[in-house]
Amino acid sequence: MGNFPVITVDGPSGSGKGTICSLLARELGWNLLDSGALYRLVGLAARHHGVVLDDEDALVVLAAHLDVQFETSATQNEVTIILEGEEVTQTIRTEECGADASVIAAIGSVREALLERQRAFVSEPGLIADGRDMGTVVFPQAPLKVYLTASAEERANRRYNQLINKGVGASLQTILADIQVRDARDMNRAVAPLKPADDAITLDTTQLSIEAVLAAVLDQARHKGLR
Ligand SMILES: Nc1ncnc2c1ncn2[C@@H]1O[C@H](COP(=O)(O)OP(=O)(O)OP(=O)(O)O)[C@@H](O)[C@H]1O
Ligand SMILES: Nc1ccn([C@H]2C[C@H](O)[C@@H](COP(=O)(O)O)O2)c(=O)n1
Repeated sequence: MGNFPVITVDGPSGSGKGTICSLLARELGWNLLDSGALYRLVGLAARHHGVVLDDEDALVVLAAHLDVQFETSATQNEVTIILEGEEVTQTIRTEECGADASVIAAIGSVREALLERQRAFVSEPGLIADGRDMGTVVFPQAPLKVYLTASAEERANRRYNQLINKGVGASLQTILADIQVRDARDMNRAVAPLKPADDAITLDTTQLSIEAVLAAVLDQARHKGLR
């Protein structure tokens, strides 16, 4: 691991991690790791190769040899994801891919296979790491650890609005039920369960705007001498 600072941002689905991490990366001029994308990509690769989600050995092989490129635009505003030569940036964002990722992520050997790949994202001048176990497992030495949360109802509303804005039909009730299933799986698995690191600062974003969350995290970064 390079000797550059890492800010970890963990939390449940829809708590705003991706939004805040990309704003933080832009504001600080740091690199970005979207670790959830890696689990989503293993799921998509499994579908492409006809691997079922309980075939642990085959999933580990896919995770260890994942042929993926993250191409960042010059302005760092957009990341294009290429899996085995195919652009999959939007494909991996479906609820189906998220659910597959959550199932795969409960397998310890798959997590192990992705560990060094995640740590290799650390580079100058620093890394913003978005996920579920960034502060607890992948970057336990990070100088700033943030845990974002929000009520399941608020997170479901956010996801619903996101889908409606994309022109995708959605049911709020189904989204809320999916979020609750995903929370339970991510928080209760035996390996690297979703939880705040002991030294994380927790922000409940239920009633906070994106701007307020960003300002609070930047304030913590300043406090730690990271900007
Ligand atoms: N504080 C906030 N207030 C209102 N809406 C928000 C807030 N934070 C994020 N959002 C919106 O909620 C939606 C989900 O946010 P985002 O994708 O960042 O969550 P996430 O934690 O990364 O979810 P996942 O883990 O499933 O990828 C987005 O449409 C985003 O604009
Ligand atoms: N560090 C991580 C990142 C993600 N996961 C799992 C759990 C999530 O439900 C799923 C998809 O993540 P998202 O893209 O929605 O952030 O991947 C994990 O276990 N550990």
